[in-house]
Amino acid sequence: MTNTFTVKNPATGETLATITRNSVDEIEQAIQKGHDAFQTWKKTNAHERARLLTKWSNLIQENKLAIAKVMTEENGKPLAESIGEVDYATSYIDWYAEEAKRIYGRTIPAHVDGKRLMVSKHPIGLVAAITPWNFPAAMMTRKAAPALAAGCTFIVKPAEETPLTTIRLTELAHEAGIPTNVIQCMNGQGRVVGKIFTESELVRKITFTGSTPVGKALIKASADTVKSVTMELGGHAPVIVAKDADIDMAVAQTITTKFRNAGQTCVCANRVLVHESIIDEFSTKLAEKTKQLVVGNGLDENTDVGPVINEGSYEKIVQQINDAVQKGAKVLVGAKYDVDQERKSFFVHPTVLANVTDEMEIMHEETFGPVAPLTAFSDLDEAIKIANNTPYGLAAYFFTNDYKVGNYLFDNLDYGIIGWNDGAPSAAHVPFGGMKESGLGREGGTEGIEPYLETKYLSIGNLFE
Ligand SMILES: NC(=O)c1ccc[n+]([C@@H]2O[C@H](COP(=O)([O-])OP(=O)(O)OC[C@H]3O[C@@H](n4cnc5c(N)ncnc54)[C@H](O)[C@@H]3O)[C@@H](O)[C@H]2O)c1
Ligand SMILES: N[C@@H](CC=O)C(=O)O
Repeated sequence: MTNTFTVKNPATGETLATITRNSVDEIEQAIQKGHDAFQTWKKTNAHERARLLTKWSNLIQENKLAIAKVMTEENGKPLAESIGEVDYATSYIDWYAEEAKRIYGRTIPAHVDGKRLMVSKHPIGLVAAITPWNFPAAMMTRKAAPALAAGCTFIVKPAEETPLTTIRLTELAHEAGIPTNVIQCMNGQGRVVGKIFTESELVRKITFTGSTPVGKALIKASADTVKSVTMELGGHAPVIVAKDADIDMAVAQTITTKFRNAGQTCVCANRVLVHESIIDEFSTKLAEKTKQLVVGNGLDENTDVGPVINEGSYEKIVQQINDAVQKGAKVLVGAKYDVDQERKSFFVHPTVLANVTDEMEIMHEETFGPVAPLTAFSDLDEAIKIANNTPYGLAAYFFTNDYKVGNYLFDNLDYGIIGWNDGAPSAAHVPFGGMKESGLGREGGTEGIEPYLETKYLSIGNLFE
């Protein structure tokens, strides 16, 4: 294996940078340094950690446009989305800078005289993070901010497709005054770095965002050292449009959740289930709006949808579209591709498929591309059954103005994140995470700092004579 890799612009094929993979020795040394730094960092007071995190956030904001440009170049997403992601990324730092000051313990009324029972929270230790290419800034800060706020030290390995954003965020953390061994970035192949992280006894927690198969492998590999794990994995989000829904709003929100980042979002709509009485109107309107989306280089101001990340991703999307069409789906818009095999750039035009049925692959596999498959349902229980018929349980959406229908859907959908008349439920101050094979644990909100804390219980006895 060569010890360098190139970072390419998926819109143009241009080489943006050549990065040296860290050697096994360097990664092991980074782990040792992170472990040593933990002995000091854990003793810093919460207000000092909050101050440093706030400074980091401010520095990122000062460099927002430059960071967003790098993100668009390495990931392909439209510049406006990259700017939005930088804001989203700093919102996690801001939130956890505050939460650092609210890591409370408690006292418990004793069951016998002369005892005092106390619970306190302590940082778990050195945390190793592995992050994906689709949100290179926010998926890093959603992990780093609560870890540092809790008093943990942190090493991140970004995806090889998009390391530049993460490297820059790490530099800015150091510029803000967070010690260099408290937050480190190591580059390398996932399999190689993952093995070193999981085998190390000094790493006390693995936090991963990425695909379900890799997440499962990391959970297994973490067992030998009984590490804490947080897993943010794949999704297969259903959208349910009830018969009473505001159709225009449902169409607009479906476009938001389906096509941002060219459909490469873990919470993207993957299956659009529409009541049979309104499916014709909904499909026509969705296809019309989808046709208006502009496909192109994310740095062009007019672009709504950029390239997909690489050839493997492109092939998977085309395969799902072809499989659906062969089995009887109708293309309402899209199924068009701009491909440059020489430069290795792959654009998939936003696609809407009608008459999609359960035997089609797209109904069972995460697409991670700009394809909206439409299926009709006749009653709510049928929609719930289709929606829950997947090993995934990350995000689900529904559209209804009937409070009884809404509450029934909320109660019966097996998903960790639910948007009711809302295609964009994510925020720093709410819990984000999935059920079933979409993950373990939550990030964001008050829940998101807990995985970085150990609970210690103290029983003081014989207080009275
Ligand atoms: N639930 C969430 O919060 C969330 C958020 C974003 C993305 N995702 C999921 O991530 C996937 C897309 O991202 P991806 O293609 O980068 O996923 P991926 O699993 O291929 O890669 C993610 C990261 O894991 C590393 N990796 C790859 N193989 C590894 C191994 N054997 N051991 C250790 N690390 C390894 C990669 O280098 C990368 O840094 C989708 O399934 C998507 O749904 C989930
Ligand atoms: N963009 C997602 C993360 C997964 O892709 C979010 O809403 O946080």
